[in-house]
Amino acid sequence: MSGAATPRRIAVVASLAWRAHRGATVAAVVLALLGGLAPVATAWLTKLVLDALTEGGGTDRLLLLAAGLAGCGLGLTVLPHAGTYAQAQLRRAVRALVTDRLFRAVNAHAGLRRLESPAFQDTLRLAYESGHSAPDRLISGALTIGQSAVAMSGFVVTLLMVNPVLVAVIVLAALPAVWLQLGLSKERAGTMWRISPGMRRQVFYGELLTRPEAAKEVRLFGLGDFFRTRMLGELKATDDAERRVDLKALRRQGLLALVGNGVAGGGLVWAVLAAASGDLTAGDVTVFAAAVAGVQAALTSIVDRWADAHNALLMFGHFVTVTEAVPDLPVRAGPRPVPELREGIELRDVWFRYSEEHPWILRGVDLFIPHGRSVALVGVNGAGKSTLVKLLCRLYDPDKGAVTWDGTDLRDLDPAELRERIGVVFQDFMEYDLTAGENIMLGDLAAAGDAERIRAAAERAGVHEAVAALPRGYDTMLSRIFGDQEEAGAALSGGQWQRLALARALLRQSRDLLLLDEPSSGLDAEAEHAVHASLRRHRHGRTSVLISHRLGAVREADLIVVLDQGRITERGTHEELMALDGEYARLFALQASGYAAREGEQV
Ligand SMILES: Nc1ncnc2c1ncn2[C@@H]1O[C@H](COP(=O)(O)OP(=O)(O)OP(=O)(O)O)[C@@H](O)[C@H]1O
Repeated sequence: MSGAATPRRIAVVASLAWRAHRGATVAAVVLALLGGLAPVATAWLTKLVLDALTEGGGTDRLLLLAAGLAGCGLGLTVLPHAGTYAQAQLRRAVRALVTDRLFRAVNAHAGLRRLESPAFQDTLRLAYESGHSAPDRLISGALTIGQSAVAMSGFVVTLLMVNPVLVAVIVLAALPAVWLQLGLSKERAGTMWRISPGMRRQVFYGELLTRPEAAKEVRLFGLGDFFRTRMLGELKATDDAERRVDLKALRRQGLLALVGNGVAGGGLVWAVLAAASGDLTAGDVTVFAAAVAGVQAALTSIVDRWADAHNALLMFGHFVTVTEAVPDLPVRAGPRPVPELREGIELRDVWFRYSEEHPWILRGVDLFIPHGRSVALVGVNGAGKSTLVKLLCRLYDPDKGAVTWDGTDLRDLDPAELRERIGVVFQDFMEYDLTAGENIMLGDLAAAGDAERIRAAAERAGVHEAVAALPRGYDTMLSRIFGDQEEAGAALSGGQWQRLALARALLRQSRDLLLLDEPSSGLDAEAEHAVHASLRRHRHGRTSVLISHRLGAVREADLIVVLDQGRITERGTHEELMALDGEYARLFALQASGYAAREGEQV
């Protein structure tokens, strides 16, 4: 952590606490200070009582002192509870604010690159953890340090009056502790970063072992023990790394305790000898012993909390990194409004790869998708079809070339506005653990509560009957894990889920561009036929891009494009491509012969 980073991070944390809950912040500070003063006052009052008893002070004075002591006792009992409540209140408020800021920051990344980076995932995990814990650790650390400092000042004044040399010895003996503990806190932060991937993998294996979606394969292939062993292996690796730092801490703390006890023991011997020779009173020895213990306890607490706060600040750096990261898809200042599509969308010499370490996925693609026309993309697995669709949504920017919307580079448009104009079914569509109605409504949040619109979309996607037959119709929870506690959620078949995803896209009926990436791959023949008939009606006169391996479904497209290893190798209508007798004709003939062979078998 650079020198400049520390004060900045402290300022961020302080402002977080202040914004989250001013009342709780003030209460926590005041209660901590009072909590610091109470033991000092107790020690002083004890000395005064003992002195008054030995010197024979008046009863009134003794009563007053005793009442003061009782008050301090009450304070010592009540203040920690009140302080704990105020700090918990503050912690909750800060947690809400931190969660809000963190996920706002994550949502501000309009593309996918950041979320697909393992380093960003590690940063995010630590940001989430440290965002929740660091402000609390820092605030409670600062308060404890303040409290200990107040207590220590009182004891130091007492000690100075009895033995100034010993004050210097105690303070000097504490200095190496500061250095050692700060080193340790850096090591802890480094360890946390190194074990972060292992921690994420543990969560991953844990989910594999508990998510119903994974349970089928896990049970069938007998993978339970395999993943459990892997999880424990990861756990052991992270535990070993933590244990190494803990061991180092133990050794250092043992050494420091030895030095501290040596100093305290020496001081006590001196005080007893001084009392024996009449230089100190019995009260002096008591308060001296209490002061030595008090200063040492306060110093240890200050050093420990300082190191912990230092570590919290280091970890909090991850939160700052996430919340201050520049958006992964730069949106130009004052982006242009996205107008209704009039001419078409064009890819001009588009080159794209997922990162510099990855191979080129799209290699100089030139394609015009005319307004109001249907374009079909075909090609073997891995040809780059889904990637092209993701570029049309501007989930990534091309590395070279441009994608334009009526001639305007997508980079000049606001991604959120652009996506408002697009309806899409991704190949790996989402199955939300929400109700059936909500699963469709998510396609257009404005449709919330509009049962008619939701039903119409479901009908177009051919899933209305299946949803209506569920126990609570559109209000049925589609989840195995978030159902009502009395009544488990319902389950849909793979094809029904796919149609629900299609309904989500079709809810955006009036959008300019419809992207369908394998929208019927999981449907039975009849359903596929019905869905494509419905889609043909829906796509008629609209701009759409359809990806399908079932070439029968794409033959009516206005333009069919064959993608091969990131390049367009053929383009034309079905008839033109068949006449060309190239890859499309070969694949089409292959599929047709498959059907013919099956028909033959049946005969
Ligand atoms: N997020 C990603 N990060 C890295 N590589 C990726 C990513 N997504 C896809 N790829 C790679 O890009 C290549 C093209 O993938 P893409 O999904 O675009 O192919 P596709 O033509 O849609 O294939 P399919 O017919 O199997 O769906 C593949 O080699 C794949 O491994």
